[in-house]
Amino acid sequence: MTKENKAVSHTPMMQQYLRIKAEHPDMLLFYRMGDFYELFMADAERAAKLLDITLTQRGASNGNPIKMAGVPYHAAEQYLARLVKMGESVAICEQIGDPAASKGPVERKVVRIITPGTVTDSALLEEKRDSLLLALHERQGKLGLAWLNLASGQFHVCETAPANLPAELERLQPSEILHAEGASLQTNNHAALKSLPDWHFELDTARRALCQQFSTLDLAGFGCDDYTAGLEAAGALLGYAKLTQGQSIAHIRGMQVYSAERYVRMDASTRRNLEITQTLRGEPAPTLLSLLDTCATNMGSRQLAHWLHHPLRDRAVLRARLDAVDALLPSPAGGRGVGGEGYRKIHDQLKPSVDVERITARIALKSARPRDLSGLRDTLLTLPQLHATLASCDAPLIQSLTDALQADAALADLLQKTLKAEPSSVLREGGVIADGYDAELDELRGIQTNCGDFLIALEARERARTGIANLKVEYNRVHGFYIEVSQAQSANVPDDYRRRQTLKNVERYITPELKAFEDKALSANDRALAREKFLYDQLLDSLAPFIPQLQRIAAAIAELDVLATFAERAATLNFSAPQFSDDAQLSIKQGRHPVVEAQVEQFTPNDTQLADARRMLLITGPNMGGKSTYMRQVAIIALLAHVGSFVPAQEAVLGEIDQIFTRIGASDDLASGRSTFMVEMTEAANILHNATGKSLVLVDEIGRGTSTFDGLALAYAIARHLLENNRSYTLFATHYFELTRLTEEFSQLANVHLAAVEHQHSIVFLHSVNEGAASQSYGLQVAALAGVPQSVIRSAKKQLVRLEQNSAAQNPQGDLFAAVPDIQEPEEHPLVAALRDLQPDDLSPRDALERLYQLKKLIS
Ligand SMILES: Nc1ncnc2c1ncn2[C@@H]1O[C@H](COP(=O)(O)OP(=O)(O)OP(=O)(O)O)[C@@H](O)[C@H]1O
Repeated sequence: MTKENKAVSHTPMMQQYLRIKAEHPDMLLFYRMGDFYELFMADAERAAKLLDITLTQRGASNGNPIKMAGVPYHAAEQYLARLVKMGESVAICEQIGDPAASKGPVERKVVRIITPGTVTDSALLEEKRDSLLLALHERQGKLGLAWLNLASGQFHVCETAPANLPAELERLQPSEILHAEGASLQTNNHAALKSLPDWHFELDTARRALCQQFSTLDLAGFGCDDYTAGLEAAGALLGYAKLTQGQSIAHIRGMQVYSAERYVRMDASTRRNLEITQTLRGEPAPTLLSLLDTCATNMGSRQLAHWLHHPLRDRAVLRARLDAVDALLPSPAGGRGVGGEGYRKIHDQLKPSVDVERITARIALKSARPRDLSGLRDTLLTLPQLHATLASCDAPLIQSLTDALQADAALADLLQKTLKAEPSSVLREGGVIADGYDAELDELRGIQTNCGDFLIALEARERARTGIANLKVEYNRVHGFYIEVSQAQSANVPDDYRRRQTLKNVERYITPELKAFEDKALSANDRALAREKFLYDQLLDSLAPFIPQLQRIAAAIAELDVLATFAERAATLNFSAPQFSDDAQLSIKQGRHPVVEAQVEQFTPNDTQLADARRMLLITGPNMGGKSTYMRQVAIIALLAHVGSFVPAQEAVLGEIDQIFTRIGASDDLASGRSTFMVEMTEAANILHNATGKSLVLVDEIGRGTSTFDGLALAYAIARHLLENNRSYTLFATHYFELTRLTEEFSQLANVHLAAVEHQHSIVFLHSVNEGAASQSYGLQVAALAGVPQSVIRSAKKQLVRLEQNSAAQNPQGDLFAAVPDIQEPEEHPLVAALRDLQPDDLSPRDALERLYQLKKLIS
């Protein structure tokens, strides 16, 4: 034990602190002292650094000065929000004893623990992003995952192969990860990692805890009774979540098994490369989500992000979504729509909605604030209007959402009659419970309201009794009620006046009558506040049975919002409904990449034709020609179709797709110590092992991370393997022109190229995809465009001619490269080169003179 922790010779308060701190060694302890939360010792140093707050010292305990840092309790939320964002956990320790009645330090207790994955306070959560807690456990070659969204109550479990962990982390983007001690875990994710002792992951305990939480006899109803690793993870997760809340978590009523087969699978690099919710640099825009998210509510925004990461394979669900989107457009293709710009009406009506999902969780956790509940009431009252808007629509999904948006009359009624129209924001200030709801509260409030009348009457009476015309009856927080008389008049006060306070020009008095009134008024105020708190807690209890209903309403609002958003985006960005086909095909007319389109002045749409007899497109063309954009646009169209959105194309007909793979771009995976080439090959291996005839595979410039011949050989072999074995829908972009000859061997391969033309020694990209291989690479022209110095470009041109002549000499089939442009430039005189590099504007007169001498020397 260190000197610091030896409690014996500490002050009683420090002994209490150290005892509580010992129970929460791995988190910051916010220790309440009056109006501050204080942190001590190592916690203080850490918090001072993280929050940039002052580190001070306080007296000494056990012979050492105590380091200390504090934050005011009323501003604690902003500090907590910052800490949680940095991945820290905080234990909040409150004074629960009465300071007046305590001998020694007031009794204190940790009332809740805030961790990145278990926050539910609105001030600490990102509005448009789910915050997930994930638990992992591996057993006998199986990886169990359980994840919980405490702010909504959704709880999932699954078992998978350990190799799928990176993909799962990329899909879930958890805020916090729990794992067993000693388990090695590599994540690129920004999640906070928390290790728990092994016994937290015990199977029997897990089963018992889960059954108790869901009030069931076994877990068969959830379809995971035969799970092991998954249940162990779920049990550890539930225990941790309960511990942090310091109470039951009633809104978690069940657990869903996540079955990967329901979704179009995407591995970790695909999710990153398609820039679905994050750019490759980790920023939130421009991404597919940032382009699409015009949702009216935060619930909708979160649902949309979820859908984009969970493309479905079930076409019935997708068709239902597409029909619903269609019905919200001005002229629906099928059936009756909402009429006019249906999506706009829905968004307008949803906009004032509060976050029903998160408020419901806070009701369950008994932490809902008065304005949460009044907001909920107001939102419930708007539902009938929404019903009226949706009534005429015959899309089945819209109809079922309309039904789900039905709130029990008793629920709105309860909130309406209990709460004031505009309750104050904090319960402790009172003014939350409606007048007329509770007789006792009304009476206590009556005393306070009548207070004013009583004081006016008393003042009039005392003036008459004493004959002092400027006598005043007043109140302040420190001294309570008093009668104020000027010094000059103080000799004339009656005998029953007792002096309360003397100021420079006035004397303040109290009388027995006023004292009696004061006692009654002040206690009425305290009693009214206590009564309001009691009634409010009672309201939270009465709302508990409505939690399932509120969760249903929240889910329906979120889904309706996303469907309206799909319709709005389709109308604004000119998207069209995709069609699904049973034939093996991906056939896109005039497809676009929606995010790039939003950034360029004029986007060139392109067709894509893949089918059983045309499985692979080998894409060539200059750098910057648009190859990556073209490949990604195909994947994004496929992804959008599988979340039920319209797509950026004139027409898209898609056969069944089970997975989307991408091998695009080069990046070092420094975290796990893998070089660019290693990352590239690992991703390629994953594709070759797992891609099927129903998979969409994008491969961009494979092999460029190694020597030319190795790279070419690998690219060739990988393309062959994809054609012969995987038979996936493949878009294969390459700079190796040799590969274009694969068409001679494989009829399922087609060459296409991105067109560009040379114009006055420069290059113009046309961005259109044409059949056939590119005739030129234009690498040097692109380098020139990028600002590589002319001298280097010229040197490269010479080198290129030499290389091409050599290769033509060695390899008679060198004609795969197009005719070399005529670059037989005469040898340049050094004087010309020196003059070209001269920048007259950068020269001082003196330098200029010196250069002139140098130039002259070059002639001789
Ligand atoms: N269809 C298009 N219409 C208009 N502009 C486009 C189109 N496709 C691409 N672009 C523009 O060209 C730029 C380069 O595209 P992209 O990155 O796809 O080229 P690339 O051929 O993959 O290049 P590299 O081989 O260097 O990776 C894009 O950032 C975009 O501005």
